[in-house]
Amino acid sequence: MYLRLFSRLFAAMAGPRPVVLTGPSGAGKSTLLKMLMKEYEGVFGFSVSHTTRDPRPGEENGKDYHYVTREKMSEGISNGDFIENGGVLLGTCTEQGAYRKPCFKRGPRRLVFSKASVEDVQAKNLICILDVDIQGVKNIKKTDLNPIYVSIQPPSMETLEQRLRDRKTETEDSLQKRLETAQLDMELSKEPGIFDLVIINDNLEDAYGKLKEVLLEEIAKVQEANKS
Ligand SMILES: Nc1ncnc2c1ncn2[C@@H]1O[C@H](COP(=O)(O)OP(=O)(O)OP(=O)(O)O)[C@@H](O)[C@H]1O
Repeated sequence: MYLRLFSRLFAAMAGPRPVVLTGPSGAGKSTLLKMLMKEYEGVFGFSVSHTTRDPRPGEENGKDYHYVTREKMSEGISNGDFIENGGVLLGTCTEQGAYRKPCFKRGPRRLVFSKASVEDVQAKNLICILDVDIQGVKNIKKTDLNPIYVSIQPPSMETLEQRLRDRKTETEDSLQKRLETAQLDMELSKEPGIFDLVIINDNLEDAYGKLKEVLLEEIAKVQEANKS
């Protein structure tokens, strides 16, 4: 009993639970996130990812990314300090309050974030959003971060294709790749026990309502802590 009490107390001290958001490209993750961040300003944050590429002009170490060598990254991964996000569908990580879309055009590359960078966001009393692919979800499951797992799914492959076409961000080739990955993602999302919530994003307002509902307890915690 004491153990449970202590672990609850510890969880409360660690800050709000992070949120893992996943789903096929074009399912509506960014759209829903933007709605959340607009309604709840100063409640959500993003961890800063690690990358092995060099900083681009204007980028800042520790703000845009943590720039590390390949050796350091491999070492961090084997030590279990870093959590790898999987394939092409890279997550987004940028400074608190901002939301930058994943950059698919740069192609597949290794992107990791550290447990510590998620805990930094929690320590600021912000709900850390982890926008990751299904491999990222599996890797996070191996940690003790205890996030809320949400999968955003399109109503059908046809709708997904139409939305991606309408978004006008894809070449025919990249569109086909996204659709292939989406098929797999949609199958995996049906596996029981992976997600706390699977949202079928048909009607946007309904989908947003469901997302808000699952996060309300954490949002309330952040708002409460901000008052005191
Ligand atoms: N419920 C909805 N009804 C109609 N259109 C939608 C809905 N949700 C999102 N969209 C549109 O679908 C397109 C894809 O959405 P969005 O960019 O949010 O997807 P995403 O999951 O973030 O994709 P990616 O992982 O590639 O960034 C956007 O043009 C968005 O406006």
